[in-house]
Order: sequence, then structure tokens, then C-alpha cells
Amino acid sequence: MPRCREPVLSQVLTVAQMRAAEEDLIAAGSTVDALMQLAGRGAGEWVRRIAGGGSVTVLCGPGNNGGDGWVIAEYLREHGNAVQVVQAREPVTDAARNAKALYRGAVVSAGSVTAGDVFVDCLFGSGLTRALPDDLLALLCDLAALHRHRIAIDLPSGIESDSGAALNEGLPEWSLTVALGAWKHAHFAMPACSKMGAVRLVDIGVAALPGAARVLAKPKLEAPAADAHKYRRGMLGIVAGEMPGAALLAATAALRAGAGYVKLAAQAAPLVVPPELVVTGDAAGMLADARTSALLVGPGLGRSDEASRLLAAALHAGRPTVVDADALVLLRPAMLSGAQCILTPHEGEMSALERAFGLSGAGLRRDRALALAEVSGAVVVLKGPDTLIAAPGGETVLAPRASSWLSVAGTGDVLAGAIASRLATHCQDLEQALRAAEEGLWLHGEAARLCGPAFTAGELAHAVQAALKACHGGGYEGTS
Ligand SMILES: NC(=O)C1=CN([C@@H]2O[C@H](COP(=O)(O)OP(=O)(O)OC[C@H]3O[C@@H](n4cnc5c(N)ncnc54)[C@H](O)[C@@H]3O)[C@@H](O)[C@H]2O)[C@@H](O)CC1
Ligand SMILES: [K+]
Repeated sequence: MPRCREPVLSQVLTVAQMRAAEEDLIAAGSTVDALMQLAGRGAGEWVRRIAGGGSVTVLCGPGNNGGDGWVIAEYLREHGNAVQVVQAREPVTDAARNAKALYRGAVVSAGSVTAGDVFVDCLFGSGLTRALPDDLLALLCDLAALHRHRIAIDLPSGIESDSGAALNEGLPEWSLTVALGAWKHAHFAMPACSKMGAVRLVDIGVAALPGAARVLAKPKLEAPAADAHKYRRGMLGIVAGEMPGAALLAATAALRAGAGYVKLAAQAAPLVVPPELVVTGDAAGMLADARTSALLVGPGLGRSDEASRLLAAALHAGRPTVVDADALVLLRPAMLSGAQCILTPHEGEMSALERAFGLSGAGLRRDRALALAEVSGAVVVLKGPDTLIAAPGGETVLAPRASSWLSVAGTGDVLAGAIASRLATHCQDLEQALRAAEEGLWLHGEAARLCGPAFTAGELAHAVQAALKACHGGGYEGTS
């Protein structure tokens, strides 16, 4: 019985899930050949846009990625581009053989290719299971070097789809990678994603697959209710420690990410405190205040016994809590009181947490983050150039590549502040904690984009407000 379901473009699939999606489409009445035409012509259109009227060389491998290459080549030939195909291997699938039979242009030997405008890599896609043999690696690199623009179809050859690992050294870099049917994990995982150039997706009608990861999306935020007041909008309590500057950065971002009230509990107040930030020396009072809707602990906390005591007290308060920085190193399973937490480790802090929670630390980043989420009951934001979010129950959200200018001191504090502010705004259950983590992460990435090059963490924290504005469409005044 044909099934007809809405295509979903935000999901990120494993190779096994992509095969299941293909089977679903075939069960709904499509064929492998029809899907290859759809994918190849869609990708061909991206190639055509880059090439303009220029010349195009397509390298075709043995599998269905090679089949896409034959479709792309024919599409470009039909549109008047000068096209040549280099066949690295004979097609081994029926669909690839059929696609080749439909191509009416030139097939040339690798040695006869001269410099050209666009090179299209259809050597291997998601079916790659081992490193490229030397002859194919050399062919790929030589052809890539001869062309001004390089476009990888579905995945750059030499990349493992599920992990993003490079199976060979010395692989070329790409100006554009065109994913087919659905995003694959490699499109969001290091090192692969850093070599792909811009990434685009061709829709072939793939519907939602249960358990699929999804791409971090721009949040849709609402203005405060007409009768809102500062407490109802959410009061965030930040527990500062030895270095109040880091907590101040978090507070600066939090003030701009939606919370109605941000309070900083610090033994020693930061040297410069903005007037809108309330600083108290009474951490216990802040933790006991029923109006405190969420907490942030960790930025600048230090790792002393006193810091550990503050962390335990914050977690004991039973409020939804963002646990960041030093607090992640001090965290022990027994400290988690059942309140909803968001943990925001970078790689080093992740290793410390894995030791504390008795996890092996082996495997892919998303599996490690999911394992920590499962054992801790917390939402985990695993930071890095390929940041991802994992929630207990298995939901995974992958962030698109963000500005590499974020690699400066203090940006983690800004992220923690933005997430905590969103958590204070709506924080009652796991689903909302996941939502807060997504919103904060998106605001952080967008703020970085708006800042451009060489920003400071303080400038990033201020730019969170402009990022937030972008999430409100035309209605951010709360009057529409
Ligand atoms: N699944 C789908 O729904 C669709 C898939 N399409 C294309 O199909 C591709 C996947 O096709 P395939 O599964 O045929 O995979 P590939 O085209 O990536 O190639 C797999 C073939 O290469 C061989 N191989 C793997 N690693 C090798 C190595 N290191 N050296 C030499 N040979 C190696 C395998 O034994 C197999 O014969 C996708 O990337 C995409 O381009 C598209 O046509 C659109 C639809
Ligand atoms: K490819």
C-alpha cells in the first residue's frame, strides 16, 4: 500500500536510516532509478548555478553515487555546458548502469583532462566502507587540483558518512557539498564538515524517520505576555565563584536572551557591574528564593572545596540548572537532586564527566553525549567545532558549523548564560530544557555570525540581543 508522508528536510540520517528511507519511498511507489534522477537533477541544478556557462568534469565511481554523476553530467549537457565524464570504475549497480546509458556526452580518460571550471566528485557517497585505494585517491586529488570550483555530491569521497571521519590523508577541500535526500551525520561532524565548503540539500521526498537526529533550527520566540512582569518572565540566579568576570559575561548574555531578572550571587563583586544586574552576597538567600526559576553554576566557579559546596547547594535547591565549566569537573552523580539540569561540557569537561559517571568515553561524540544524558537524566550540550545536544530518551540535535571566531576566551560563559536565560524563561520539564538548550545554542551561533571577525566575548554577549530579535519576526514588541 503506497504511503504518502510529508518530506522532512531537517533530519540527519545514518546510512542505515537512509536505506530505510529509500525503501519507504520505493514502497510508496518510487524506484531507485526515479530517485537517482530526482537527486541527480537536483544536484545538477546546483552545479549549473556554480558553473554558469563554464566547463564541468564529473568523476563517476562504481556505486549509486557514480550513478548520480551520470545523471548530473547529462543534466548539464542538456543545459548547454561543456561536460566530460571520467569513469573511475565501471558501474556495478543497475541504477548506475541505467543512468550511464542515458548519458549522451563525452567520456574521457583522466590523463586528457585539462584545467576547467568545475569538478564534480561522484566517486563515492554514503556507501564508502574503507579508505580509497591509492590510484583513486590520486585521481581524485589530481582532478580536484585542475578545477577552480570543486563540488562533492552527497559526501566528499573518502569521508565516512556516519562518523565524519576522513578515511584517507590528503583529501581535497570542497567549495560546495550537495547532500542528497537527507543530511548525513558527516555533514555536521568534524573533521568532515570543515572541508565541505557550503552545504546544500536536495529534496527527494524523504519522510520523517523515527529516531533520526535533527538540525538545530532558528527558534520561534514569543514576546512576553501583555501582563508579564520581571518574575513571570523568569528570574535567573547565577552562582559566581572565585573569578566573577566569567559569571558576569554569562549574566551579560542572560540579560539579553529573554529572562526578566538576572541575579548574580558573588562573594566578591566584579569590578564593573552593569546597573541592570543585581549582585548579592547572599547565595543561600538567592537559592532559597521561590521566585528563582532557574540557576546557572560554573563559569568562574573555581575547583576548591568551597566551589564544590556551592555547586552542591545550587543543585540541592531543586531548580532547573545549567551546569557549566568548573562545575562540570566537580559534579558527582550524587549531587543531582532530580531537578532538570543542562550540562554544557567541552571535550575536556566531557571526559571528566564520563569518569565521574562511570562511562567508557568510547565511540562517536553523539553516542557519548547520549550515554551521558541517559545516565545523568540531564540534557547534554557537547561543545566544540561540531556542537551537538543530546537528551535523555535519545533526541539528538546537531548544530550547523558556527563561526570559527568563537574560539576565544569567554564564549562558553556567554553560551551558558544564553541557555540559562532561556531555561529561566520556560523551564518546567525535560522537553523545555531541551528547547532552552536549542534556543541558547542558536542565539550564540547567530550572535557570533552578527559579530563578524575578531570579537570579544563581551561583544558576543551583547550581540545576543540582536540574535534574539531575529527570532521574533515582526512581533517582538508584544503588540501584534
Ligand atoms: N539511498 C538513496 O535513497 C539514494 C542514494 N543515492 C546515492 O547513492 C549513494 C550511495 O550509493 P551506494 O550505496 O551504491 O554507495 P557508493 O556509490 O558510495 O559506492 C559503493 C560501492 O563502492 C564500493 N566501495 C566502497 N568503498 C570502497 C573503496 N574504498 N574502494 C573501492 N570501492 C569501494 C562498494 O563495495 C560499493 O560497490 C549515495 O551517496 C547517493 O549519492 C541517490 O541516488 C539518491 C537516492
Ligand atoms: K561524492
